Amino acid sequence: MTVKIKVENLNFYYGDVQALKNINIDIEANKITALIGPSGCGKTTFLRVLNRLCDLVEGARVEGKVLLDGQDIFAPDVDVVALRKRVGMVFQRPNPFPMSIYDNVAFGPRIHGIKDKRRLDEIVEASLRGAALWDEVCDRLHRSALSLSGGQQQRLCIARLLAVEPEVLLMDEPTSALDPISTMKIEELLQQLKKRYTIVIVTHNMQQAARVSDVTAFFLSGELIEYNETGIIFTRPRDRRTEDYITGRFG
Ligand SMILES: Nc1ncnc2c1ncn2[C@@H]1O[C@H](COP(=O)(O)OP(=O)(O)OP(=O)(O)O)[C@@H](O)[C@H]1O
Repeated sequence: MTVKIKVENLNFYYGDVQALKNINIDIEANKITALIGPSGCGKTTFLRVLNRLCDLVEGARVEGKVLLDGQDIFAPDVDVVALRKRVGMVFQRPNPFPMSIYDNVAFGPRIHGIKDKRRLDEIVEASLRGAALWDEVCDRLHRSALSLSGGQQQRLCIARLLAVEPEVLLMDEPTSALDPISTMKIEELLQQLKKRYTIVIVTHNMQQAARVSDVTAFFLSGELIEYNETGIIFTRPRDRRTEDYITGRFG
């Protein structure tokens, strides 16, 4: 097993409120790690620490270490823009830019200095193929991204991420705003994507965690109660609180 992200003694505070308490976890490369737990337990906060989106919250404070390929992401010399390119995020609601499908995907590469039209065309096609969207949009790349369905928009957001060649994909309930068929397409896509990327997904849907993930981490009140192979978490959890949560006794 290759550890992509190693989290050591991580504490996170919003002012006086401690949202994460002494978290230790190894996130494996080319696996899907699901974060589960009741509302307010710290899943989103944890996800946002991993690419330092949490830096944007005033009064927030982090202690401990997050090592990406062994390098501390909170070290003073870290380039946060470069970090967020390597560790990209997909949000709950699809958030395409109000521009064409093509320009959405070309946006990141252009910012990173790629101007050559042929190169951009290649990146746009490869990224849309990678997000399993190419066949549905290849004849209308210059139409507005907002003309796509919600599920297509979410795959476009994934294509937009892939275009900047990330290593880790963070997904915060990426299907919660989608219908069942779009959800199934994203879940199938995740199985393709994990061959190339490391994926961490927050989900409120136990069936989804059980279906898509390799490893599941259960959070409660800011603590990581248990993490293990998904099959074990859902059939033989070690902690009573995990069992109570996955069997729907609270949450
Ligand atoms: N910007 C903020 N300022 C202050 N407190 C916050 C902020 N964001 C989150 N919190 C608090 O931190 C704790 C963890 O919140 P977080 O959003 O990470 O939980 P979650 O498990 O993702 O919840 P949900 O499943 O409802 O999205 C909660 O107590 C929440 O109220």
